[in-house]
This record gives sequence, C-alpha cells and structure tokens, in this order.
Amino acid sequence: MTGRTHDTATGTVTVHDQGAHLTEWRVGEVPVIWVSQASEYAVGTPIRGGVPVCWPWFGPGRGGDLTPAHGFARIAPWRLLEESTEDGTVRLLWELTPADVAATDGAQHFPHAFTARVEVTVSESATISLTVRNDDTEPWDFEAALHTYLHVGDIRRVRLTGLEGTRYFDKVLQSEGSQEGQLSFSGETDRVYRAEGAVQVHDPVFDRTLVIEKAGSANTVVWNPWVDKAAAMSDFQDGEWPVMVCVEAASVGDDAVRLEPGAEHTLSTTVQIRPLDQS
Ligand SMILES: O=P(O)(O)OC[C@H]1O[C@H](O)[C@H](O)[C@@H](O)[C@@H]1O
Repeated sequence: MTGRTHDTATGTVTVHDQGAHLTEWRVGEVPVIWVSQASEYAVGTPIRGGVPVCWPWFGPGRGGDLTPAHGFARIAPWRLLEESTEDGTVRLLWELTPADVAATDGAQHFPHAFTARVEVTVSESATISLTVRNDDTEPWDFEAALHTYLHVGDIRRVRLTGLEGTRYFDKVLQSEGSQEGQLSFSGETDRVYRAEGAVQVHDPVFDRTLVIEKAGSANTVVWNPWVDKAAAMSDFQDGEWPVMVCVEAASVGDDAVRLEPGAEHTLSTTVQIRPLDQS
C-alpha cells in the first residue's frame, strides 16, 4: 500500500486511504506525528503510527470480545472525496458507508446504517475530525478514538500537563485512579482519563511543547507500551518505544456516544507546536 505525500507551508504530510489515515506529519525534517519504521502498510492490517481512526469500538469493545481491535474503520477502504493544497494548507476528506465495508472484517458486528467522514487539515497545526451520522430508524451507540501517535525526543523526559485532578482507569493495573500533578513516564502506561480539556506534551529534547486540543470527546487516552510490550509487537522496531506517546481524543466505555436517527456527532483533535513551556 502506498501513501501520498503533500507539502504544507512548513513540512510534509503523508496519508493513506485505508483507515482515512494521516500517517505522518513532519515540520522540516522532524516528525510531529510519528509512524513506525516497521509498519507494514499491508491491506487489512493496521498501520502502526499516524492517527488511526478507531470506530465503532475501541480495543475489543465494551463487551471485550470484538475483532479487529479498535473497530473496522481503521482497516477499511475509505472513499476519498477531496484532496487539496491551498496556501500551504493540505486538506483531505474521506467517507465511509456500509457499502464500503461489505468486505471488511468486523463490519458484521455493526449492522447499522451510517455515514462516517474523516477530515484532515494540516497547515502549521493539524486537525483531524471524525463525523458520524445515524442513517437508521433506530438509535445506536459507538465508541471512537483519534489515536494520535506523537513523536517525542525521549518518553522518559516528557511531561504531560492538563490532566491534573482528573479520574482515570489504568488498563495496566486494572484499577481506577486520580491524576496527581503532572504525568511523567517510568513504565508501560495505558490510561483512559475522564478529561475533555487540552493536554500539553512538554518535550525538552525537541525543545517544544505539543498542545493537543479536542472536542466532542469525553476521554483522553494516554499510551506508551515501554520495553517489553513494544518488543512483543512485530510492527515496533527496537528502540522506537521511547520516541512516541499516544494522546488520544476518545469517547469509550461508559462515555460511548449515543446517536438518535438522523443525528450526527463530531470528535476532533488539533495538534499545535509551541516553544517549550518549562513551567
Ligand atoms: O495494538 P493496537 O491495537 O494498535 O493498540 C494499541 C493501544 O491502543 C490504545 O492506546 C489502547 O488503550 C491500548 O490498550 C492499546 O495497546
């Protein structure tokens, strides 16, 4: 599977139609959105990095038994509706309906009429949005996440702010907690925060702060697999786990989105690059 690369005012973006996937975003030569060198880019296989669109379930779903992980949208053949570059701004729009996923593994678990659209806009910042409409006569619900892989200099030196005081479920420890102070990393981290506000990723190695804003998303998922889990994944290269962290705009579990017939919901996230905030 090949992607397409476009120039922005300050760098490049690469996209793949499978999964409506922003696979990489660089400013100059430095990635902001990270993708693994070991990613396979095979039809029907998730790409390891970029901004996977997880829908209509997250992980194995609320019942814990659905495949593929993170829903069929991540591996589906989205239809490209628009692709343009104007004044250094790259814009893409994809659509997905039941007809598009007739042959996609997992679609049988979601027998509902829907129209989903993903819009990606990249200039000096990047915005990704997922809009889902219920085209059925009955209400239904879904989980979703924009699973953003951020490139960082060294996870062991990164600090996250914006989550202080929020509740989370720790998927590694299988327990609930409350975030005390800033979040720093010293081992496998996989948490679903009940947090709607912006998160700042302070990176002293790249001397920058990435600001992640979001809308229509009740949860923020933070993930780094650390040494052992990364080693067990064929699409992570040795030495890659320290240079990424996922900060995901999500609505999952008890915060799944319920849509009435004809209603739509948009989940979106924006990544901005700022000088390092040392506070
Ligand atoms: O390996 P994947 O299916 O891409 O999932 C990668 C990760 O995604 C999310 O961050 C989940 O919270 C993690 O539990 C999961 O390990």
